[in-house]
Amino acid sequence: MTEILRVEDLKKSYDGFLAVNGVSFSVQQGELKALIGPNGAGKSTCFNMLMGQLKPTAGRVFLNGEDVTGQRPRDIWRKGVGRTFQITGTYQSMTVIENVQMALMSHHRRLFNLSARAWRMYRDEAMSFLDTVSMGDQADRPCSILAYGDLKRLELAIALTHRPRLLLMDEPTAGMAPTARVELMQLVADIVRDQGVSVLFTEHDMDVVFAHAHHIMVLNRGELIADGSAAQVRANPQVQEVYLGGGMLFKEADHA
Ligand SMILES: Nc1ncnc2c1ncn2[C@@H]1O[C@H](COP(=O)(O)OP(=O)(O)OP(=O)(O)O)[C@@H](O)[C@H]1O
Repeated sequence: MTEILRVEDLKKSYDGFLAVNGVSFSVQQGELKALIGPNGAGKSTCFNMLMGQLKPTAGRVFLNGEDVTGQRPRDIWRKGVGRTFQITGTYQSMTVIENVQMALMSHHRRLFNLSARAWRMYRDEAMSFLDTVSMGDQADRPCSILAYGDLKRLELAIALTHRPRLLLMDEPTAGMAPTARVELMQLVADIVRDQGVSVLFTEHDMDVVFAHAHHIMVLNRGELIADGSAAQVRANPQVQEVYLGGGMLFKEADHA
């Protein structure tokens, strides 16, 4: 297996408060890995350090074996790390396919060439990304009228245009209805399987996590208390303690 991401003893202190305290883990190629934990556990802080938005107080981040600790978000993005956010960042005044075409122009470094020829050039390529997320039939609809779940799928297509080797997804299903959540994560799982991309995601919905993640990490008060398969995490007494009363966390996810 090829290791895409390795994190060693990562720490982040906010005015002396250790929000992330000595976190180490790795993500392999083609792995769909979840980072879970109660509110304030340090998940966003971790993500922001991986993507370069925050500089770690200590520790190292390696991408494909290269030390990228403290590098700028744009440099990390260029090295093949994509990110989706809790709030979608599409251009509402444009159509679905135009949003993907804009992302492709940026990927091909032609953002300022908005000629009719450039738009035509990327239309077929954009359509193939829309097909990947089953949005081909909505290509010419304005984004402003899309359902929230469709916007999330579009955002995923946009992230894929950059052909990331690692995709960081911050609560990808936040704000979605339960059925739509499972559908979106099934789509992500299919993309991981078909394209060999690695995905690291944070998520509060345990059904989504236990149904789809290959491996699960649990963060509590800045420390990683578990990193393993669903069965290993489910059986971990410390994890059960954190999520109060054991059964609560896993009751609905026992089918996983
Ligand atoms: N800019 C900041 N300055 C000071 N403290 C911060 C800052 N950002 C986060 N924290 C604190 O660091 C801790 C970890 O926060 P973080 O947002 O990383 O947690 P989280 O696991 O992502 O939480 P949630 O699930 O609620 O999004 C929290 O106690 C939070 O209050």
